[in-house]
Amino acid sequence: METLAVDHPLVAHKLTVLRDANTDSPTFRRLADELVTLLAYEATRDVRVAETTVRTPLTDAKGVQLATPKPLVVPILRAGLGMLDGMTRLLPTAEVGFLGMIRDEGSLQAQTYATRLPEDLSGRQCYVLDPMLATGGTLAAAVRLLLSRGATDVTAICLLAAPEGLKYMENAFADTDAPIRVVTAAVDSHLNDLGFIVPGLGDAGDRLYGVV
Ligand SMILES: O=P(O)(O)OC[C@H]1O[C@H](OP(=O)(O)OP(=O)(O)O)[C@H](O)[C@@H]1O
Ligand SMILES: O=c1cc[nH]c(=O)[nH]1
Ligand SMILES: [Mg+2]
Repeated sequence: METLAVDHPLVAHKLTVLRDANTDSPTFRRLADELVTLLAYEATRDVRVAETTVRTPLTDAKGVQLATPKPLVVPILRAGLGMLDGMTRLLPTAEVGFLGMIRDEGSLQAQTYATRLPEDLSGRQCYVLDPMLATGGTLAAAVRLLLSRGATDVTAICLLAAPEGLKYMENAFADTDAPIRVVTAAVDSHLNDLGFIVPGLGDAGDRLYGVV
């Protein structure tokens, strides 16, 4: 598994405001959206394209277009939904599948409560959206499901990752041939006793949508 922590002053600036406990939900949503677009630029570096030719006002010009089958973007509900618009702004022709997952705050085990994905992902590149990679249980379960349906490679875009979660992902997919990548705005210090990322930004879902 490969991890890329995107080193860019605009990414760092937006992340700093997201971390601030005084940032309200509307601002948090807007910044998360902007941040995803910046991360998506790096995350899609290996997106498959096919050669094409277009006619300019002067002559023919060689270029590329997204190859088929189209990439699949998969936000993990609820918090990952806050990243969808920022991603599809960059990849407007991608298809979108949905995974609803919730981590039990006691056991820290992830449970899947909704799955709306193509049955057959053969040949598909998948982009998973989830702001927080904490223990890694949620993302590992999501990646396993996509690979089991035939995805050729999976790139996760996370706003923040914990070292513990990255290690968990590395171990979980050590024997997997398919490329797995995590692209994040930062790798934080550690997880606290409740499984929250430190310094982190708190509960991403609650900060986006309120406490439920
Ligand atoms: O790496 P893990 O330890 O598995 O934790 C990370 C998960 O926790 C959060 O979701 P949460 O369960 O809070 O659901 P929500 O999006 O509905 O708030 C987050 O968005 C990830 O999906
Ligand atoms: O820090 C964390 C860990 C899991 N989920 C969150 O939303 N935040
Ligand atoms: Mg949550």
